[in-house]
Amino acid sequence: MTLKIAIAGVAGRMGQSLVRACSTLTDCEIVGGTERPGSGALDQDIGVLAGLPPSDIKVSLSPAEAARHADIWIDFTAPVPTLASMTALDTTGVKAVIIGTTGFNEAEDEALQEFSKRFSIVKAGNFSLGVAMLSALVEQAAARLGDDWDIEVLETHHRRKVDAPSGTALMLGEAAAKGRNAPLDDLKTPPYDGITGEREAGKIGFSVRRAGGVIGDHEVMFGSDEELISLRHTALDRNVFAKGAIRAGQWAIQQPVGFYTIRDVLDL
Ligand SMILES: NC(=O)C1=CN([C@@H]2O[C@H](COP(=O)(O)OP(=O)(O)OC[C@H]3O[C@@H](n4cnc5c(N)ncnc54)[C@H](OP(=O)(O)O)[C@@H]3O)[C@@H](O)[C@H]2O)C=CC1
Ligand SMILES: O=C(O)C1=N[C@H](C(=O)O)C[C@H](O)C1
Repeated sequence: MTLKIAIAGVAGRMGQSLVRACSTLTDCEIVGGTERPGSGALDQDIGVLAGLPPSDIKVSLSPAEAARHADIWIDFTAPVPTLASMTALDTTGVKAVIIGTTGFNEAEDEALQEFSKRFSIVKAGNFSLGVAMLSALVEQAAARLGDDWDIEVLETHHRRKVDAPSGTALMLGEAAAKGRNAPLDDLKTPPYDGITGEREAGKIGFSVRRAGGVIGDHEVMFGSDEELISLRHTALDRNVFAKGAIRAGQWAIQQPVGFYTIRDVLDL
């Protein structure tokens, strides 16, 4: 079956990667895409915008119009437009929504949960297979190593990234917290700055760097008094996120409505 996909923020870095990734697959088709009011990409051909042959599909302002023929909606934009699109999709035939957007606050996350009564939703801070595997390994290491082992999550991204810590860093922090049978909110250290006092045992710390064009680099460090273990993932191409999101869409369309993670998709 050919999966019909509409893409929010189709002219963005991930939007463009998704269009190109889909063009290399035989079982998916882009049927629409949106951009925000005032965007220079509005009404442009989605294929041409991504450096591909014309597709006869124009970038639209309206999620409902872009999704008119879509089975799934893929969204890598920002929290406010992601939530606005989901409201607009209610009257369409869209069955599944794949959310790659990061930086949601608690209230926005709760609002997303509500939409899972209507759609099959997969939300992940990172859609790469490598990070899903890393997250499973981090959970296992955190569970096996006692809380005399400090856990630090380090991330580096390009200078245009607007949220911190990254969605992936938080996903890895959550995996570590799960390994320690506690919610991340209970274990997360405030950002280190000034006279912090000694590090508290059992806590999970985060360090953030922004430089140049780094696509995404994440490391989880486990440290005892006598040794260090580092588990690390480096994304070399945004295509890895795009392929993972499309794969999640192929999986999600076959699931009942509900809220799922990338580890559900990959059975990890
Ligand atoms: N989960 C994962 O695997 C990954 C997640 N991400 C996340 O995805 C998000 C987007 O990242 P990236 O592609 O690099 O960012 P970009 O800024 O390149 O892309 C976002 C696009 O969305 C557009 N947009 C903004 N508002 C609206 C709106 N109301 N309607 C339609 N489009 C809109 C932006 O337009 P404009 O530029 O004009 O504002 C832009 O074209 C971020 O939250 C990032 O952290 C990124 C990579 C992988
Ligand atoms: O903004 C990005 O670029 C990325 N965002 C995601 C995140 O917040 O973790 C995933 C990836 O690392 C790239």
